Order: sequence, then C-alpha cells, then structure tokens
Amino acid sequence: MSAEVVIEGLTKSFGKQAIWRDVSLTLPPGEVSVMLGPSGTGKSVFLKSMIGLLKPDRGSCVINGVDIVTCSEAKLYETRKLFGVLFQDGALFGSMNLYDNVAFPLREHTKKSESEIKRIVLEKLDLTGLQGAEGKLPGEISGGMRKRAGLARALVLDPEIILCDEPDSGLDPVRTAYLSQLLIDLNAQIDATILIVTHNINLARTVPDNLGMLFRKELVMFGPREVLLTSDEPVVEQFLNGRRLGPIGMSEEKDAAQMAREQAHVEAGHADGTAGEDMRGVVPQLVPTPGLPPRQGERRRKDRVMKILHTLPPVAQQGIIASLTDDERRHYGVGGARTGFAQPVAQPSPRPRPQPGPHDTQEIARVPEPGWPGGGRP
Ligand SMILES: Nc1ncnc2c1ncn2[C@@H]1O[C@H](COP(=O)(O)OP(=O)(O)OP(=O)(O)O)[C@@H](O)[C@H]1O
Repeated sequence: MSAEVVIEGLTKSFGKQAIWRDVSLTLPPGEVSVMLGPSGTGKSVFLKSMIGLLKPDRGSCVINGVDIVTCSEAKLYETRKLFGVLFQDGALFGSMNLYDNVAFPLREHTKKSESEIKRIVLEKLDLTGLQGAEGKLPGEISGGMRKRAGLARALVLDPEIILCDEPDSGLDPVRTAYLSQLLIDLNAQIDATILIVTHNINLARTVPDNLGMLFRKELVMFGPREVLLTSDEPVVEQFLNGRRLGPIGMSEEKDAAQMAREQAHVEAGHADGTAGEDMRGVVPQLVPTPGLPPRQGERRRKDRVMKILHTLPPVAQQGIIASLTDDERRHYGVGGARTGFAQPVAQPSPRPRPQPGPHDTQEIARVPEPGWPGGGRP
C-alpha cells in the first residue's frame, strides 16, 4: 500500500530565519525519492514539517486528501499513523531491548494482544536482518544494527510512507550499501512511498526513482533520477560529484569572487579534492534481491516518466531510454532494439547545455496502453 504526497508552496522559517520557501513537489505513490542538500539547508526540518512535527508558515502537504498543515489535531494524529520515520540516530530507547523498542508503537497506538505484537515484531526484525538480536540493548549493538532496529520500529504500523533522515550517517560504505539494498527490498515487499534525506552520493545515484535538492532556501530541482544525474545545474553537479569547485561553500553559498578564485586555482592545475572522475551519468538503479517481487513503484514510474519523456532534457531522455528492455522499448514505441546493458550516459566534453525547445520526435514516448508485455503490471 502506498500514498501520494502532494506538497505545494511549502514555506518555513524560524523567527526571521527563512529555512526554505515555496517548495512544491509530489512524491509519487510507491516510488523512492531522495532529497539532497548541503548541511543546514533544512532537510530535517522538511521531514518534520511533512509529519506535522513542525508547522510550516504557509503552503500545503496533502496526503490521502488531508492537508496536514491545516487539518485538525485529530486528523493529524490519524494521518501520522501512515508514516514510519527512521530518525538519524535510530531514536531508540536506551533502556529497552530491541524487542521492546520495536514493540513500542504497537503498544502505544494499537490494542493488539501481546501474541500478535510478538508476531509483528519478530517479522519486522527478520525483515531488517535482526533475527536473534531482540534481547540486546541499543548500547550493545553496532550503529548499523541500530539503524536497522530503527527501521524495524518504523515498519511495525505498516506505514504507507517511510521517511528516512540520513540512514547512512555513521555507517561505513559497505554497511551503507547493505542499507541501500534493504530500502529497495523493503519497497519491493511493502510498496511504501519512501523519502530519504542523505548526503551519500552513492546512495543518491543508485537507490531512488526521483531526486531533489534543496539549496539557497529553495528546492533547486525535483524529478526523475535521470534528470538530476545528468544535470548541468552547477549546484547539483557540484554536490553529486562531491567537489569543492562550485556554488556550495564550507559554511554557506559562495560569492562570485570566491568562485572565480577557485576556478582559476583548478585551471592552474591544482587538485580540487576529488578523484578527478566526472561522476555525471545514469548508473543502473538497484533492483530487489532475487526471489523478491518486482517493485510496483518502478513499474508505475516507467509509465509516468515515459508520459513526460518529451518534456525532459535530451540527455535525461537518453538515460531513461537506455535503461529500458527491448520489450519496454517496443511497448513505449521508443528507440531501436537494445544492444547491451544500460550504460552510463557518456558525456561529451565539453558538454552542451540542454536547450529548451522541441526534442527529437523519435525519442518521444507515446502514452502507454494497458496490457503490459510479460504481465506483472499492477
Ligand atoms: N526547532 C528549531 N528552532 C529553530 N531553528 C531550527 C529548529 N530546527 C532546525 N532549525 C534550524 O534550521 C536550519 C536547518 O536545519 P536542518 O537540521 O533541517 O538542516 P539539514 O539540512 O537537515 O542539515 P544536516 O544535513 O546538517 O543534518 C538550521 O539552521 C537549524 O539551526
């Protein structure tokens, strides 16, 4: 089960400090989205605003027909039950073992019997790879296990929407890779709408269907992963490449003079702190572990993205088409037969900026019809 989240004109400030303004985006049902942004751009504030823990100044956030910005306390309480939230530190109670931590929302919010609670808790611990660890205290387990326990607890009320605040923070790259796979597997199993806030470039490049970025108190972009992964937008490019060179500074945005000085420094042959490779391009997205069902959100996303394909920059279109199977290409009426596995989109250098205006009509998808080849369509 999954819900759509429609956010329009959301604006938040604390006193005179504006955090972000006029944020509008839709989290499509059952799809995985990632929100990027330098530290302090208000990503956590955004998540808290989505569940009504913080009150935005204006705008709306509509879930199943309920605007959580303006609804009554009672409606807000009801709507919050649709959410499972993984906080940065797992937010576990230190004095409770994992079993009791995971059981907590069920004991608080439902009238389920202890035997029913046991069944659910053990199922969620199993789902997150924590079987056998139920007797441990949070202080006795690793950071990765704490994250997974936080995720198990976020799942017990069968959420339609899962929010994850920096699920990778404090984890090594290998544990982060496992966690990324876990999120995709969970999405395949429960079809929840997922929003992940992260700084992790690898996770951002391989996990989500959609990517967004907050910067300069605004939502710079939000859209299909292929659009941001191939974007020329300086702040997106800088962030996804983890470069010093670009508009994002150490504490805040840079001024033009500082950017020009840094550009000259790099042009003079000095390193800018990265391995030097250009990480732009559409890399293959993670798929569910073999044996799990296909992601319904991914299937729906293909239909959705192919309908808007002609509105996207050509290089993003190319990335989307490259990821389709031959059957899918025939179904959507795009491109020729597939010659190999989806390749990262090669970027000519220097890369021309996407031009507004009509795109190659060969690459424009027709609206999909019912009757998906090979079945399995929701
Ligand atoms: N309850 C609050 N009252 C006042 N200011 C707050 C409150 N919560 C957050 N802020 C401010 O809002 C800004 C954004 O904070 P937030 O934690 O959302 O950033 P972030 O993008 O998640 O950062 P990071 O990536 O470092 O976790 C910060 O300047 C912070 O001090």
